[in-house]
Amino acid sequence: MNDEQQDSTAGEQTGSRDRAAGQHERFRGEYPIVVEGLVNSFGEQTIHDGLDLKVRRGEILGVVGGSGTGKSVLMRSIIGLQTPAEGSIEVFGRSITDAEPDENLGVRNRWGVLFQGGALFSTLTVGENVQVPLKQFYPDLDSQLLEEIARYKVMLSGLPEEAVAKYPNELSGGMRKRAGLARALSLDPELLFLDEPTAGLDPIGASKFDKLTLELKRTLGLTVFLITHDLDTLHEICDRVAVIADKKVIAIDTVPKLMELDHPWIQEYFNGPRGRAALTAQALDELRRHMEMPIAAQTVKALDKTPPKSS
Ligand SMILES: Nc1ncnc2c1ncn2[C@@H]1O[C@H](COP(=O)(O)OP(=O)(O)OP(=O)(O)O)[C@@H](O)[C@H]1O
Repeated sequence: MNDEQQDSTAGEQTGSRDRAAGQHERFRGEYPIVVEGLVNSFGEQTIHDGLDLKVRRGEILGVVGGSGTGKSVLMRSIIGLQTPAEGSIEVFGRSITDAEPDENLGVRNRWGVLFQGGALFSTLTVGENVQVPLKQFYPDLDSQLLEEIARYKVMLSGLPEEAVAKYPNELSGGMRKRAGLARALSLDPELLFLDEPTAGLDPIGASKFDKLTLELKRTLGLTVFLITHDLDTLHEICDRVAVIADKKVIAIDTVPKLMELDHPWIQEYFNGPRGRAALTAQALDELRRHMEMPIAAQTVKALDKTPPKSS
């Protein structure tokens, strides 16, 4: 079993303790994730030192930072797979950091996680992989219903129905990501964690995955915590982006606002050649969308944006 599968199993094992959580109301507060004063260290190495972060309900929050700045460690801390040295983390208003490891918090079945490599079990079919969390949280579901839910989640993730019976090694990299997404969606989560979902995909596959993420956010009302290095993803689908540097979240804002900041890493990242290329590509996309529209529709759209006159 590789590290990611261990992570996945650990999450599921921890999650199984929430089995009795049963029904719950959807979170109605403003911030489903609140991190305050987070400190994480490994031996002498301090990864986070007083990191604060609030994720808004219904947003896609991109999380960026140089390699090794602790993006994945932050995600692992939020989902309870990494115990911080200091600080507090609340998810859906429940403290993750104060909880005993085996405490039933009633929140662990309300998020889904797509780990970097997908973390699929290679000896299980895609459908069986999707059923793993379902069986752990809802052990009384009969097998026909389990199969039906799994098939639905697989198709929701943009895979053909036949993929249900396939093994991970029979799928392309892009399809494996979608299978991992299907499993992350298995419990109808309110919160979705995606760790570099487009890494290793070709630009077309990456763009399709981005569109799917956006569509899922809109149709299922998800909040998405998305770790990425992909500038196109940041420009195309993220409502806000949190930048990790110097062991903290140094800025959190929309991409255009971040680009105005004069922090050297932010400038190099967003205004370097790759950042500018991503921006140009996005502007062209937008232009193409307008070019395809009849002029009248364009005018209506422009007028729609005009703020109403106060009476
Ligand atoms: N279990 C662990 N034991 C020791 N060190 C660890 C452990 N997990 C992570 N680290 C270290 O913490 C640092 C941050 O790792 P993390 O994986 O969070 O980085 P990242 O920002 O996600 O990087 P990347 O963009 O390259 O994926 C790295 O130096 C890593 O080696």
